[in-house]
Amino acid sequence: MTTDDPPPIRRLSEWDAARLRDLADEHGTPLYVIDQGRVRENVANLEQAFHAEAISYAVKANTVRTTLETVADTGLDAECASAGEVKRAVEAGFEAVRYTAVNPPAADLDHVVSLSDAVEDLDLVITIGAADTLAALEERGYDGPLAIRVNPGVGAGHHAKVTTGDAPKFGVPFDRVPDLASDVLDRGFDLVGLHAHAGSGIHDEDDLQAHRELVARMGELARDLDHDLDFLNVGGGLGVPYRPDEAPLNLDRVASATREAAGDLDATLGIEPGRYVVADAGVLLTTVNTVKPTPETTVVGVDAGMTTLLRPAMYDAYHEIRSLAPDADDREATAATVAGPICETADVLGRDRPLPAPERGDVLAIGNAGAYGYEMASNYNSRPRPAVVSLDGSESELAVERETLSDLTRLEIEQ
Ligand SMILES: Cc1ncc(COP(=O)(O)O)c(C=O)c1O
Ligand SMILES: N[C@@H](CCCC[NH3+])C(=O)O
Repeated sequence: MTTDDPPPIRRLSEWDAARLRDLADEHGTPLYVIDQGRVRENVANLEQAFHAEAISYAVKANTVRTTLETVADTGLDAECASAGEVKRAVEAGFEAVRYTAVNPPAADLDHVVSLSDAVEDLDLVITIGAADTLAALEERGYDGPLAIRVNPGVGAGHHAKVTTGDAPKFGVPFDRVPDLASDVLDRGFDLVGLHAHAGSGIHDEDDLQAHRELVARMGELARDLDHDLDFLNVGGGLGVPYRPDEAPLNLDRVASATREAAGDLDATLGIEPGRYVVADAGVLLTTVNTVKPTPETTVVGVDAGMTTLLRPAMYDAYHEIRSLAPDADDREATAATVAGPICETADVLGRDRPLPAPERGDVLAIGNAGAYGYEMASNYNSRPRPAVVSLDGSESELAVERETLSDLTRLEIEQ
């Protein structure tokens, strides 16, 4: 790395507190902020390390239109998991889209197949994860390129709930792939690739070992197949450090290990990271509503909760929390449990965090919120979803409006 290279990770402490406070004042909270400059830097870091590989952005990590446009402008392809994601990716300007069909609903297949006809020059590949999706595609007259998602029997990830490569739900069992490949070809489809994904949040040595194993198996499978492929995609999953004491991944090392494990290939090796592109480009701003000393801890009640950022409740995920109070440095550290406004015990964003003595009205920033943050927000407890602001250099603009109470009942039919 040279001194001009973008840093491998942006820490929460590096965000400009005064600017974030101003955004919270202007737009209210809870508020997601996503910095497009950092998204570009993350893409640049990936491209530098994986210089010989094809990189797709797994759009599920952040589908806010401005973010998609930023990534599309860098020239990456889009990896999509639903018709909605394909629609967003096409509208944002991605020219190459891979649709990874996971138990695809009929309506999704209808939509994606119709887009493949309707959008001129769309470079679309449909990746099937079950043999009978072939029949479903034939019924719809699809005759474009296909890839097979493989279940390689080896997975990794930050939590069992996001470990994918060994979950029967995903992909065609490894041993059945050669037969399915023959079937695909016999039926006249153009088989262009193989795909597998270990899981999300690959970060420690065990995860990396599993990733290498997956890549090695896939490399062998591709070589053994009696057919030339355009690509072998070995998935996303590159992790980022969520705790301040965690080191960032050494991307160069991961890239060369990936290349080495794949072995000699005629096909292009591909990866499809989501989290790595957007995680540290986003923060979530929230306001302190109540401060309640209890015998165990000080409970700091905030206006963001599991409906705003689900990851702590769903995966016990750690997100750094920082006070943006202007006088934070003068306040005494207090062990705080930051809890949201949802009627669920799991609605806690951080436990026993040493925060500068919180006060009602303080704005807190929650780090690494750019990936799977806004995307997983919900309306549970009839909470409107938050707004999203996009930053680019010194500019900022509202990217997604805050939902209102009226939005909550907008689709209901009066009886
Ligand atoms: C098929 C597939 N590709 C890519 C990704 C992106 O994963 P990550 O955001 O961890 O890079 C996922 C999510 O786990 C996925 O399911
Ligand atoms: N939503 C998960 C990542 C899973 C990605 C989808 N396969 C997370 O926040 O960590």
